[in-house]
Amino acid sequence: MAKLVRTLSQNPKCYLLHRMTFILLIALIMAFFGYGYMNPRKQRVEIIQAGASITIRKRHDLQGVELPRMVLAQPDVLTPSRKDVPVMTPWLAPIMWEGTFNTDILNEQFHLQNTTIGLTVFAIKSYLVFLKLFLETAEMYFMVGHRVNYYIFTDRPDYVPYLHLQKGRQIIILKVRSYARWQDISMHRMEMISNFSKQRFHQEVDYLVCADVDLKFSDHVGVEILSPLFGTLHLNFFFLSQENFPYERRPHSQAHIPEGEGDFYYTGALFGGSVMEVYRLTKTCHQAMMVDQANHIEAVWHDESHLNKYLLHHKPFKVLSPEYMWSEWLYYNMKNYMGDLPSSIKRIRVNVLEKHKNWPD
Ligand SMILES: CC(=O)N[C@H]1[C@@H](OP(=O)(O)OP(=O)(O)OC[C@H]2O[C@@H](n3ccc(=O)[nH]c3=O)[C@H](O)[C@@H]2O)O[C@H](CO)[C@H](O)[C@@H]1O
Ligand SMILES: [Mn+2]
Repeated sequence: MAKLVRTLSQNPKCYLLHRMTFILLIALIMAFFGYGYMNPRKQRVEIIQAGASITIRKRHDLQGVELPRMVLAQPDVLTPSRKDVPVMTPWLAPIMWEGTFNTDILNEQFHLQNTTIGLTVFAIKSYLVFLKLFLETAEMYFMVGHRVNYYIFTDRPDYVPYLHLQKGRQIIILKVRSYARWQDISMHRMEMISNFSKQRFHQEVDYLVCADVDLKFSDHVGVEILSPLFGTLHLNFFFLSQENFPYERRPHSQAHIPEGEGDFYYTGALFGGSVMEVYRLTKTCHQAMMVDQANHIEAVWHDESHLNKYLLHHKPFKVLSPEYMWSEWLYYNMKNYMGDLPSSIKRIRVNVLEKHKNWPD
């Protein structure tokens, strides 16, 4: 027998047969163990799952997702998560403060929905200088582990810095026109976001986060902020009462909020929601600004005044605390007037950068 095997292996033809059998055997083993990777049915399942999650996305709820087993600390029914700050608005929207949410649960829920987030930012004229730090820090802290499209609106696409992005994230540069006055640049963001929401954002992302560019991310900003519509408390006014808010008070402006009315003063530097809600918000604000322009009036804080009017009449589903738009330099410079960092601010997640410009009277 041994002799026969030796003879066969010495015979070139038999040797070839032997090799082929061996290769076939290896291929069979690979096919068996690699079944999960090669099986077309598995790929098909993934496609179906992606399709299903698109349907869930459109509904913007979490009922369609089933969480895996997670061992978590039990929520305490008798002790509030924060005793020093309200964590809920009167219309039952959560106010997002550190200590009020569990990132692991939220990440899991939004992963299961295959959520894609669009971050819109305008870098027009000299404001391009802010873009590199904005993007670099967003890569470190903004929606880490999730799919992100950065939509960069600029008049000078060639000056957009090149960045190596994490997996699942991309930069999309949108060339837009510039305006002579910074106020017009700021206000026309509403028009451009609404136009692009209708044209393409609704096909590409589930949520939009709209931010100023003159800021840096300095700590975790994740899916906890996402909801159909959200606004952010302005750091200068969150501790003040309504009569101190710089709302537009002139009745002939579309942004007008009468004395004695108002919930919060929201910053124009960070808001967002589902593409549909952001479309409604930006379109309404843009149209209101066009009416104001025709009536020769400009709201005191431009787009921010119109945003505040909109959010008064369309209550946000979540309100972000000033952790999400803080200014270390302002607090440093105003220390004598404002005292130390308020104890309610436990984490500074986004920091407004110092800049010099002529403020309106
Ligand atoms: C922190 C905060 O509350 N910011 C608001 C505030 O002042 P800000 O001083 O923060 O406004 P700003 O100068 O940052 O302008 C708003 C944004 O417009 C863009 N931009 C502006 C000018 C320019 O030449 N190029 C350019 O790209 C850029 O993305 C910038 O971040 O008031 C503005 C309107 O009055 C907006 O409501 C801002 O969101
Ligand atoms: Mn700004």
